[in-house]
Amino acid sequence: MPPRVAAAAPPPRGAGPGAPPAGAAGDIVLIMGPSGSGKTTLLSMVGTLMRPTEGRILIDGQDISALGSADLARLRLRRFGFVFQTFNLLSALTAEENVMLPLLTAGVPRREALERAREALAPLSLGSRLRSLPRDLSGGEKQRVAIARALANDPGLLLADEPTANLDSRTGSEVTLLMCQIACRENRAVVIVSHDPRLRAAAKRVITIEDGRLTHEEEGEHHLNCRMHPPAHRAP
Ligand SMILES: Nc1ncnc2c1ncn2[C@@H]1O[C@H](COP(=O)(O)OP(=O)(O)OP(=O)(O)O)[C@@H](O)[C@H]1O
Repeated sequence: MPPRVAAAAPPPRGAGPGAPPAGAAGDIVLIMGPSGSGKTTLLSMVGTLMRPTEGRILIDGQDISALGSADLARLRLRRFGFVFQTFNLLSALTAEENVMLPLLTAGVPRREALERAREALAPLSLGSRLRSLPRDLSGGEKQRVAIARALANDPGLLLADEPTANLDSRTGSEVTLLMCQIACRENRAVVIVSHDPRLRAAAKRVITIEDGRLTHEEEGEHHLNCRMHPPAHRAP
């Protein structure tokens, strides 16, 4: 059985009991809402970067609010991948070194980390850009390096904050398809915060929040053609 990683967001103020799960393996949940509505805050709480003042975050049914900082850091490193609007690559490091970083932090030996970084970059069409610095990469290439870095530790849950916001429309569509493949083919849970309506095509569910409250929930369009390939069985 592939691992099921499900995160239940704390009910934003006023959302009522039993807030919906934020994501399950193989699905994309899209969180939309106007600027300042609390999307990034919610994503940061699901990713354990912030602690909720009320409500709970459940990962595989476990309430993580009781965990200490060291356990949360381990959880983040082993189970979560993060993708940001501004890519957040280290400018002095090459593409492969950026991807190696979380592996080295997790204690993977350098040689193996390099091998795994290259394996993560190759399928994202970055095999020829391994030694490039971020300044020599296009926006789409930078975002793909950031996605490879987020996936390097084989996380069950990918959290992405406006992953298409700094990209032109063609590159944004490529990243949308990539997100879809990461969920469907690699069987990961993906939670995306975005203003970008194109991401609806990849989402299983769309949650709208306003002023820190969940105001609407609907099925996503979920019609991108990423189910053509059978999902990979990831190691638990
Ligand atoms: N549930 C909440 N209750 C009270 N305040 C909140 C809540 N959620 C977020 N906030 C506050 O609202 C402000 C804006 O939140 P946030 O940056 O998460 O919004 P956003 O929707 O991601 O905005 P943008 O689209 O502009 O990035 C922050 O100061 C945050 O602390």
